[in-house]
Amino acid sequence: MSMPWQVLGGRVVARKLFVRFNSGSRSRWLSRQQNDYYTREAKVQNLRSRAAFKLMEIDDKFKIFCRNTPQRVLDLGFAPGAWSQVASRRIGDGGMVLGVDILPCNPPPGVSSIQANILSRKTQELIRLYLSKHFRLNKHDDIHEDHGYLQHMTEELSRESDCETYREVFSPDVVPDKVGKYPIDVIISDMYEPWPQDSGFWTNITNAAYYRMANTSGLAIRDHYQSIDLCDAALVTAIDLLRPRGHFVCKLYTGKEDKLFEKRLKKVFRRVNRFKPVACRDESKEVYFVAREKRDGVDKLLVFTD
Ligand SMILES: C[S@@+](CC[C@H](N)C(=O)[O-])C[C@H]1O[C@@H](n2cnc3c(N)ncnc32)[C@H](O)[C@@H]1O
Repeated sequence: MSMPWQVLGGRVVARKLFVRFNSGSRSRWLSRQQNDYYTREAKVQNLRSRAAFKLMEIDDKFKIFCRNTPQRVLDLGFAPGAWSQVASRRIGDGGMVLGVDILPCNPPPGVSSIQANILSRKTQELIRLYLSKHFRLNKHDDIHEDHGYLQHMTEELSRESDCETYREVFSPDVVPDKVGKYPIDVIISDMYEPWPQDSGFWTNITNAAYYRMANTSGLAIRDHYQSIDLCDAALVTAIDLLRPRGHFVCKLYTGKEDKLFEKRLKKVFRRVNRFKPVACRDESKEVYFVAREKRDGVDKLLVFTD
């Protein structure tokens, strides 16, 4: 018998709050995808999803990426990988793209990835560790061997009780400071909570990030607050890892707290714009914040104090 509640992200939530991604909504979604201009164009251009066109529009307008200077780009919530593809095509040859996603997903060629939860404080350290190991590498180098090592470490670190491993992996000797305090030039975040998996385990759908990536609950208020949490986590990552004068792009499902989030962004960046790319669906509540030129000496505590 179906229970009137379910556990999601450690919280018990009333089941009736969910519009489940059942076969009806899935077939509507599939038919909409098949008739969509950007979806077809994504296939033609060998891009992993139509989301690629949103980032292209953002970059065409705000010039986030730079071909002349090698950039390090961090793509938060990269799966299935269309934004990473765009970033990888638009940065200089010496640059690199590192994707982070909570779901398992093979990154596109030339992109590196970490499977981790951005809401965990360990993820930032994992990113630093990755960068320190690949300090001299660029996107054309072979990184598969180390990628396996990193996956292994992710598993190790996800065991909260394993403090010894944590200390050992992140002791200062292991993570030399050669990458500098602020190793990233651009952070892009298109994160939204993946659909909770409660069926389809036999179809290997756990790896099908494409099906689980962008299915909002249909409840604007719930989508908004989930989205604000992820945007704040992305902003904290930007405060900690993005270099001064670096750029930040972040998707938000709009709602009551938009203005507060924008205010926080303005404390961290000199120029902040709100932008809805043409490639967004009309009915979608999503909007993109494009924040440029990170300020020097940002104090995290002040940013999050109203
Ligand atoms: C809309 S999809 C991103 C699409 C991607 N930009 C592209 O172009 O292919 C949102 C992604 O955010 C990821 N995500 C959501 N919450 C996350 C978290 N806490 N940590 C890391 N990734 C997360 C999801 O797993 C999902 O793959």
